[in-house]
Amino acid sequence: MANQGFDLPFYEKIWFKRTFQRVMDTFILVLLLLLLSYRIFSSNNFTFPWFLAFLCESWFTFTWIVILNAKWSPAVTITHPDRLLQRVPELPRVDLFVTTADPVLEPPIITANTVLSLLALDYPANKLACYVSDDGCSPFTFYALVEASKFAKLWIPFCKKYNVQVRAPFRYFSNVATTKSDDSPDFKQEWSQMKDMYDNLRQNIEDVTRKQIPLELDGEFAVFSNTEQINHPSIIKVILENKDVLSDGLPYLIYISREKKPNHSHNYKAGAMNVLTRVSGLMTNAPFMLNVDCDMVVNNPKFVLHAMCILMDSKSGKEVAFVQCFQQFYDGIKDDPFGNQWVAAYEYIIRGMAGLQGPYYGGTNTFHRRNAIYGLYPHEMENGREDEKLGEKILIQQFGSSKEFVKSAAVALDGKAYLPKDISPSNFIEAAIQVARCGYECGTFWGKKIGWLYGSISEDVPTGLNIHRRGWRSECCTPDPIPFTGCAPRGFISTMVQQKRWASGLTVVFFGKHSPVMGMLFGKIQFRAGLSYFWLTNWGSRGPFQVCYAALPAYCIITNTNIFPKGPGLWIPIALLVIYNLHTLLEYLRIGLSIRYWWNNQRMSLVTTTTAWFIGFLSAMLKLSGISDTVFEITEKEQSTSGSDGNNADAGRFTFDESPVFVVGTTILLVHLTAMLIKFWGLQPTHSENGSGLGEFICSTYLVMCYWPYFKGLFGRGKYGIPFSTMCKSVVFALVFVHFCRSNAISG
Ligand SMILES: O=c1ccn([C@@H]2O[C@H](COP(=O)(O)OP(=O)(O)O[C@H]3O[C@H](CO)[C@@H](O)[C@H](O)[C@H]3O)[C@@H](O)[C@H]2O)c(=O)[nH]1
Ligand SMILES: [Mn+2]
Repeated sequence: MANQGFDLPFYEKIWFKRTFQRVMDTFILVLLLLLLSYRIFSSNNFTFPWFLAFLCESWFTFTWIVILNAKWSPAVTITHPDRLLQRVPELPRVDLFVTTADPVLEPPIITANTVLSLLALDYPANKLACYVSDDGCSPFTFYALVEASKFAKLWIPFCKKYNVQVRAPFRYFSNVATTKSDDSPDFKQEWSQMKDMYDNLRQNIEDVTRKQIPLELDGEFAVFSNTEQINHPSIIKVILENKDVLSDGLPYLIYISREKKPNHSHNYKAGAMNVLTRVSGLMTNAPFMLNVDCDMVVNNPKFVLHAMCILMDSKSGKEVAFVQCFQQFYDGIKDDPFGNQWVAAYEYIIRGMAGLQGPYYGGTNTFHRRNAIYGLYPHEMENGREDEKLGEKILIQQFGSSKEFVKSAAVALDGKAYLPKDISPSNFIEAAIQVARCGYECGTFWGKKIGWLYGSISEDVPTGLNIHRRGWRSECCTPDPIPFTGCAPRGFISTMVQQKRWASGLTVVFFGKHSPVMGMLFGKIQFRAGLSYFWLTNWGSRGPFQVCYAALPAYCIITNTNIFPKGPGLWIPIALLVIYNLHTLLEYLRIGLSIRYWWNNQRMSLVTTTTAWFIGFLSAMLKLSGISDTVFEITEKEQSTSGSDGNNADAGRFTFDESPVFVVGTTILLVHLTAMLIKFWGLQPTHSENGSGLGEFICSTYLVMCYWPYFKGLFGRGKYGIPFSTMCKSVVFALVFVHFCRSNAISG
């Protein structure tokens, strides 16, 4: 018996079939192809709008093939930490990375909570080191971390003693707001002590952050005087040290603010990740690195063991470069009004990718193999590095001029590990300051071939694709309870900012050398996997097609022409609309989401594509043509005060500002409203045949329904209303469009 267990794998991957879904997906594809062939064969209708519709529908069909392929063969991974613990005598080290960039948009108390939840992981503490990168160079963030580290000394023992599941105090105390009568007196007492201490900590951090208590910049804080966010030397501070190498002590905690100079491009998060990689390489050089955004708190303190099951598995684990945990959110607004909780996408698309070469890298909640990030190929894991003989000189060329770092990189590339006694972060501060300089990467491979890649503001996607391109796989890790929960944007504006950034970054990837096509043609991305990654990289390019397709029915109504067939042919698009909606509705209901949830997501997917993704696409075009650069606009993170309070009356209401995103949306709405009015007042030009019909009318109505929040925005007040300047711009655009239609109608 004992022997039997010996060769059982640490994890299994199980593929499953969703037959009904496959049938429906295929049926929709058939309808799309029917529509396309109808367009080709009804040549009497060859007009420009007809052709444009054909073009858009071809694109939608391609997108549908991408989706169908991605969903076709989903898989789940099942991990067995018990087997791992039985057979691995020495668990590997893990370096934990947290990035934060702005003390206003990302309140230090949130970062402190994330860090506390990481420090309290159920994993030997002497194997963990937590590195926080602060691109805001904020003494407040540093203060919050120092205070949190004091609190950690009591909080972590408390969590471990009572086996607390959620170890971010603000989540814990909002879930467990009071003790129960059957709790032990010891627990009750310690619980209230902890609560008081946490309330104190929060109050302190908030007072300092809001400048109600001035923060003296002396002592430890002196380095922050005379610094500006974009102009300061590297600051590296070891906040917690585990000098006695105790497995039940505290992990290392290290604060890093990399050097910034005004004229030096710092490459946003990707740049921060590379500094974290180098500094941690010097100090602890763990073979695995976990990266999280500052608002992702641990929800399952045992998840490191689960992820290690995959990465340490002696067979299939060796080809896995990274393990991705799903992003799920706490205190999500009911029924996902802004479509930013991604529940259905994870369930269907990402699980589907997991059945192929693996999920894409989502930027957060990910375990990386350090040597894969350093550019190793999977076959080199067994056979050793190919350029090993070339030695130090080559490494310096690739990794930069720090001798210490190059040494550590060689250790990592050869799959060796530092011995615990060799670890003493404080001895490496000087070397760390050097590798955190902004000139350090000049002429090296950082950001180009190794580390996090530069050039796109969705740095995660090219970085992941570059790893897949070298033949690595990736896996999802979904133990129960899920490893992390994060904070989804709580407003419409911040959702649009995020979507715009993604679309623009993804479009840059799509047209660049890290696109899935290039990986398929010149690298080792498998065909179906590559096709599935289009689902993501094409987000931006869906924008212009959708906008075009949204403009067409309005054009047709205004000019009294048509793009949809009449008579029996009309049944094809109608069947498509009905079946597509029913099918997606069933998909939502099956995973326990409501009808309202489905409709909100459906509506937002149309609104987002035609506005945020469209603008993101345009900004990517400007960047690609060298006219202007794109910037990483940080998503605002709010700490909803307590559990259900987050769902107050205002949560989920649409707000607007002067962003061009809302100009596009308002214009589309105004154009359709005008078209409808023209139809009702009988102002359409009269033709004997081929006028606009039911198809165009349904389309227009559907669009207005999707844009209903905008319609309310036309009459809303304050932030709930569309700003006057946006309204003016939209009216001008709409008038130009209508004028264009009318003049076309007359000349035609
Ligand atoms: O110059 C910068 C800008 C951002 N960040 C950090 O990057 C993370 C992500 O930024 P956020 O504004 O939260 O973006 P989201 O849209 O919420 O993030 C998603 O999308 C990003 C790519 O667009 C990925 O990097 C993230 O991991 C992914 O969660 C945060 O921790 C920031 O502090 C930096 O460290 N430096
Ligand atoms: Mn975020």
